[in-house]
Amino acid sequence: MATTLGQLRTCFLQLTDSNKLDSAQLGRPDLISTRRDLRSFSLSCRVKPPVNDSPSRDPAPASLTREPHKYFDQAVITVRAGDGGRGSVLSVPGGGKADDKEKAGKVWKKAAYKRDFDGSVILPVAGKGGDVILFADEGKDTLLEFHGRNGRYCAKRGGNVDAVRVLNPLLRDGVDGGDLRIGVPLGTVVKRKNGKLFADLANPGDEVLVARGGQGGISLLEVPLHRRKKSMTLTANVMRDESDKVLVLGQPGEEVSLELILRVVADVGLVGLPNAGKSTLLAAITRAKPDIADYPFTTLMPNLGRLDGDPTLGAGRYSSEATLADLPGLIEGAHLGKGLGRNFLRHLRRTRLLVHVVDAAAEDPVNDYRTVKEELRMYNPDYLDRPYIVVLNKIDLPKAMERITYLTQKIQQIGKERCTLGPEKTSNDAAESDDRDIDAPSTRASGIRREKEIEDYPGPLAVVAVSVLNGIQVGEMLQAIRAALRTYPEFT
Ligand SMILES: Nc1nc2c(ncn2[C@@H]2O[C@H](COP(=O)(O)OP(=O)(O)OP(=O)(O)O)[C@@H](O)[C@H]2O)c(=O)[nH]1
Repeated sequence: MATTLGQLRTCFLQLTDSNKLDSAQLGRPDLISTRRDLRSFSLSCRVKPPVNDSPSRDPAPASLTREPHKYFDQAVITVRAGDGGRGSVLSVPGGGKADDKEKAGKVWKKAAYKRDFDGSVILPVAGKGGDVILFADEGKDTLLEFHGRNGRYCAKRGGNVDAVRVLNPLLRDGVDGGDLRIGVPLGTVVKRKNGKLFADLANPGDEVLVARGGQGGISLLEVPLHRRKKSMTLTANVMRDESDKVLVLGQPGEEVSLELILRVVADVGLVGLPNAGKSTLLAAITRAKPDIADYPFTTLMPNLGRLDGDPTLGAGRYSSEATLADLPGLIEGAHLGKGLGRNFLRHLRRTRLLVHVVDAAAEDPVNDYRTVKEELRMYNPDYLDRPYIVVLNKIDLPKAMERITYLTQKIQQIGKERCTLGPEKTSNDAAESDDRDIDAPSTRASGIRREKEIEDYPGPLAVVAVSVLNGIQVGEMLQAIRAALRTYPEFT
């Protein structure tokens, strides 16, 4: 096992140098199969096919099972609402024969037809096609399932009016197609393919109708010309000419291509270099069970954990909770695609507090800290305005322990004092960040704010030295996190 992990480490160090996971590396079955084995549990849980709303079960593409981290938070799907069912062209009972006329007239008057308030007969209508609705489903955490079935979702069409072509009180309306409800993870942004925002499904219960089902066709009464006028007094749906037959056909359901983008919903984002101990921290203070191992890039996708309420707040607010997201490790050059890249940083968008996790036993922890801040700045300078605390981890190791005071001072010196009333923004900054799409690649770093150095942004709210593995000072760290969450109940 030791050699295997060593091999993995080598593989991923190569990966960081060559900017991306290239096919040659993926083609090394000795390394990749082992890696896949190690991840198999979480992957087999996450690549599950959708329930109910999945008529076809196409196998997931090979690239998806090999590199889920590239697909878990983005998907393009096409949804089609159901077509309306077909109405019917009906003739009058008795077929208009002279000797049956009287009989037919009686039938008209007495039969138990569905009637309008004015007594006119209502002819049956076909069923409406099903709408397609996307809803925020708390049980889902990735968009992986939307890659494995050609990305097409179709709602059912409405039912037709019975095939009997004669007006009859027993004729029924066609049944509606029934809506197709598709669950997406909380925090999914739904956009049209042209980029226009449809909805941001950030809260449990949020839903959006993305494609409307077609109306069902109506039924028409076909009567001979000489009886048409009289029939019109009995029902509004008398066919005037052949062109009216188009009304019998149901309308087509809408079809739309959608881009789904997941931005995880979390109050706190954990950031740091690979191996700093982010996943261990998450596991130490929440019930999350992320993969933890002594090699970089153990975390391929964000892990979420819930922080219990703060008991010091008293019973009324004890239940208040915060969600923590452990993001994959960043390395220098992540903004150029090195390591796993920096796309995960979009998941910080909704956080109100960042926790920088720094390995205090590493070669140069201060430089590691600066590297992560620099990558954040390159992705989106707004992230450096966000309130944050720094956790100096692994103080159980002698190398870390002996330089804690020095490291704390050094890190506190990086950054200005923060105004406690809220995030520091100039009016220009605020306008700028409101207008733009925060997920777009960073042209934002090339603006006015590029000239700002890391030192020009606010410093940490607290620097705490801990060993999350051994439970040293974890209580102090929790206090600092909770105090920060209280001071900054939201970040806009
Ligand atoms: N000695 C010591 N080791 C720790 C501590 N915290 C974490 N580790 C170890 O550091 C290694 C990496 O921990 P992870 O929690 O996987 O680190 P990570 O930052 O999530 O790593 P990535 O997933 O690569 O981003 C594991 O072997 C942990 O056991 C600590 O407080 N003390």
